[in-house]
Amino acid sequence: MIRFENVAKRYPDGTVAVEGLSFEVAEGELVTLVGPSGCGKTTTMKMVNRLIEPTEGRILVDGEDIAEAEPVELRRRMGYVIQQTGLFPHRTVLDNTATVPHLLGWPKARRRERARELLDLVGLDPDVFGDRYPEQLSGGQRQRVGVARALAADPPVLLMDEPFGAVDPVVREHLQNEFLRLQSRLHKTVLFVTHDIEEAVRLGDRIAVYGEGRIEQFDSPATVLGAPASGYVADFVGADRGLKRLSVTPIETGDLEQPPTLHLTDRLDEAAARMATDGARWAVVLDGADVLHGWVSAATLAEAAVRDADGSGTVGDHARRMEAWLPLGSSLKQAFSTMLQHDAGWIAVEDEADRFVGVLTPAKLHEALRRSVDADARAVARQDVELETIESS
Ligand SMILES: Nc1ncnc2c1ncn2[C@@H]1O[C@H](COP(=O)(O)OP(=O)(O)OP(=O)(O)O)[C@@H](O)[C@H]1O
Repeated sequence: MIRFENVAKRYPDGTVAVEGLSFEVAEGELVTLVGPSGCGKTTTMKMVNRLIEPTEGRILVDGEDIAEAEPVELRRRMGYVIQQTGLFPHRTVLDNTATVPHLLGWPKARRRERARELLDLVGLDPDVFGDRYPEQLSGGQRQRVGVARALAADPPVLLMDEPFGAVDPVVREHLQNEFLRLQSRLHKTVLFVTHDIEEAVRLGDRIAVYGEGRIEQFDSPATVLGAPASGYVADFVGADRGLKRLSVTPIETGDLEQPPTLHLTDRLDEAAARMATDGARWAVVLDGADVLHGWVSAATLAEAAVRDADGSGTVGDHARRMEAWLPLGSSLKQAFSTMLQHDAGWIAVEDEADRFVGVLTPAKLHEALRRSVDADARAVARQDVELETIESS
């Protein structure tokens, strides 16, 4: 969708902001550009909407060389969100949101309707915020309006330059989560500039790690963290990259343990007998549709079975509700943090249909982390072998 071919930018004073840039952002992909101040991230982004012209190479958007495109028309195909939001101070939130539809000449009723819809989408009630002015909003709310405005004409491409840079860390995390939810619905092609590696890793399908004026590594967050391409990248992602990696490694079915499962309607005596045979200390309790209900300990079942003289008791009478669970595909970091938050020794995992698929234990969590680190180690080793083969032939 966006393709850089050997692009360089040399400013008139001789500063080479970037050079040798070649990469591609696929349709619907979110690529974060991350690196220290002055490494050329903003220059890269501004070349895509022709606020800056490259001095070498070319950039294609949807197969078209943008040097041939009319800049104003090009920019209307691209939402642009910046740190200072660039909202018009004397226009209401609704009017700010409707800026591009206004430029495109949409009738008033339609653009107001679109602006209301967009404000709603970014979590701002149009009835509450629509008629306010930007200065009557918090920093986080202003950023949301910035995102709503960029999306107003439904452009396929979004360019975001440190859009959440000016808000405090808590609001920032909130905005990131909202944006991820939005992106999972909208599937825009996004180029996102940040100097914050945590943000880059959280949001990016892939990350471009910039050194001075060039990309040092362009890869998935897990690979950048697990197998940094150079000492520079390793330093930049930080010594705690193992921890950061938790947040980009998903829970997979193979990571889960399978404890005994019981159903709410199972008879107490039969359930207690099964637990005794299995030697298990607890079981997961499911309802009739195999949806997670809770858990029950073997000791509780054994005691209750003894008291249940007429045999009418069921597992459901003694099951405790589950307090925390996670969908399959959640990150290991989420799993770890949920375990800590609930002081739990294990955490249940469900599929998209809410069916129970297994439990994650601290031991399995550790194995899962090892698995992803080892996968990278193997990939690196394979490359080494290839190089040796080439040299000896
Ligand atoms: N108009 C200009 N004339 C000369 N040099 C420029 C100009 N604009 C940017 N530069 C230089 O180009 C380099 C890259 O700048 P750029 O703004 O792309 O970096 P950045 O990675 O976005 O930095 P930051 O995170 O601080 O915004 C820097 O050395 C900067 O000083």
